[in-house]
Amino acid sequence: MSNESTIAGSSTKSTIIDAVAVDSDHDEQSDLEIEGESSHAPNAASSSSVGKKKKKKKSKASKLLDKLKGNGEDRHGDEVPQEVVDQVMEEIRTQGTLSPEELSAESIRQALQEMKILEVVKGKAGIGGLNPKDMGEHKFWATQPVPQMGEGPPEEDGYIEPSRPVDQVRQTPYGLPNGYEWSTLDIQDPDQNKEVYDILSRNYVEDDYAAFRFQYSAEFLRWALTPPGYHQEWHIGVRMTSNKKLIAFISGVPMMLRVRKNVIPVSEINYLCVHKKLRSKRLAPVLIKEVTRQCHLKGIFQAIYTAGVVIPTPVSVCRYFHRSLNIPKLIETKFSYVPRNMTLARMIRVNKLESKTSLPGLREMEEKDLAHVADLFRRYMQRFDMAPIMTLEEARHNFLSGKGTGKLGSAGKGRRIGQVTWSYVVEDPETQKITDFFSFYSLPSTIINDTKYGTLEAAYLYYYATESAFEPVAEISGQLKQRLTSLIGDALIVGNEAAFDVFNALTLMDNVPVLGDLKFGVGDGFLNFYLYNWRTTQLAGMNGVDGQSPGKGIGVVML
Ligand SMILES: CCCCCCCCCCCCCC(=O)SCCNC(=O)CCNC(=O)[C@H](O)C(C)(C)COP(=O)(O)OP(=O)(O)OC[C@H]1O[C@@H](n2cnc3c(N)ncnc32)[C@H](O)[C@@H]1OP(=O)(O)O
Repeated sequence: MSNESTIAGSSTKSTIIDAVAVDSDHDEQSDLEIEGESSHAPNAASSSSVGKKKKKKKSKASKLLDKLKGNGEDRHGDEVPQEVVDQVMEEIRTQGTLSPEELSAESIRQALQEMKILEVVKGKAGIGGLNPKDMGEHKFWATQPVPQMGEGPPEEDGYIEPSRPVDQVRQTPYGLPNGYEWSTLDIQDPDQNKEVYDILSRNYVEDDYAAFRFQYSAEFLRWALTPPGYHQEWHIGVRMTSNKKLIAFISGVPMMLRVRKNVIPVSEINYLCVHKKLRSKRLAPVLIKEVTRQCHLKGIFQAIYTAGVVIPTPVSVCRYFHRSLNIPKLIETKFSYVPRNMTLARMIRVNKLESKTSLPGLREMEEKDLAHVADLFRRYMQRFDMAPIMTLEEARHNFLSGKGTGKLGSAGKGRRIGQVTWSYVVEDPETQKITDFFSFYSLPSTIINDTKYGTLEAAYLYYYATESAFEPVAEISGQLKQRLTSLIGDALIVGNEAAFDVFNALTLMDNVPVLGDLKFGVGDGFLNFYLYNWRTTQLAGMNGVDGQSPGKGIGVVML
């Protein structure tokens, strides 16, 4: 990772680094080479001077291209930045490989953008030699019960390896290198919660340009990791034995998932994180194996997870879209750019939202709405090939428990103290029936190296549903799209009133048809969806599959 300097910035941060450094300086390589393979394999191409020269050029170009690869839940920018285009042009000009007509900024920009998309769509299958990591090189994932790349669609859906009785599951934890130990985290305990918050806020997912890093709040982590029936054993940390510093984490929570016709109990795996100073030492596979073992011990043999990286093998890929709310801040922090044919003033005008919501009867969801919302949600989610099945308790947890405390506004405009989720219903003013609901959650990002603003306040569209979907010909008549545009449009207004800077959504559920009308812009981040130990054919995400509309396959929103 490129911004170690950021970590070293504050004194609390450097405490951790020093601790890691002290231990790892001693014999970092042998201590942490867990799968017995070297992460510093000698490069045969560097043996001749010609080779060296070529390699230098190639690595500079590929460094630039690396910047463009879908390697994270990056959330900014509609297009390839000018600076990257300029550098690539300069590189190509030096090499003299393109004619002057081919060497226009626009054609390069387009090519780079397409390459990036293609890479994700084709699963890093190796386009133009840019993506050399093929299946043979996935040393860990090649050993796991996941569909391997290049495998055709399965004849029928089902597990890859059968479940085992608990007494046949390995009973002892996987081995860690000397100096490190396993630790089960109690996320309800404020001190341990803070430890998880600290490691993630300093080391978790960053965008491709190391400009933004997810900053899940302590309240968010407590909410996300404690759904009904959660297992503390699935909240797994690795500590340094010497000073007990938490240096890695992975978590799972139980959920019931429908994949096409099958309903399977799965674990939802998230927040895999290894301290920046301990990367590329094969610690991640050990964490994954240990959480798998813990899931097996509870009789769970399937899992769902998402990642920005492409590994064997995505069941779908979605793309991020962003609706700008606080334009001046988004421009100043370089989250967005003023397009060439725009001015800042015009951009602000074009994106201005009403201050009042549009749907009559829209109000915050309350406990009394729970049964109606859960029922509407259950029926609505049948529209998608893969969706969660929620009990009433789970719906209560997901839609009501993240409301925060105090009055609305007690933590600033439109927010309560510790508020993580916003859930709204539409109560028909005549029939008093709940006809629609929407929810979104707060997930800020640290703006790395920013002195003025600490965080970018982002809202993410969560679950929603509308009775309009059940009207005859709702979809063909455009009635559903119209209703969803009003509903999600109102979510934007609520989000804007709660002082979010940007509202994000993925190309899943019924989002795709409404994103354009609501002025969401395409982002440069992709999210790959994965199933562990389950085969099914591709699900429609960013693209349609088998004549299905984009989005329709995925009805799961991962936190
Ligand atoms: C039945 C129950 C089953 C439960 C388990 C289901 C599976 C759950 C799977 C986990 C779902 C997580 C969902 C999320 O949380 S996605 C978010 C992941 N976190 C981050 O991106 C935060 C910043 N990055 C880091 O902390 C590290 O780079 C991580 C920890 C990601 C890798 O650490 P490091 O960089 O030091 O690498 P290594 O040397 O230890 O290990 C290299 C191996 O790890 C494979 N790798 C790298 N990144 C990921 C990734 N995001 N998912 C799966 N595998 C990943 C990689 O392909 C290689 O294997 P192979 O290519 O050689 O084969």
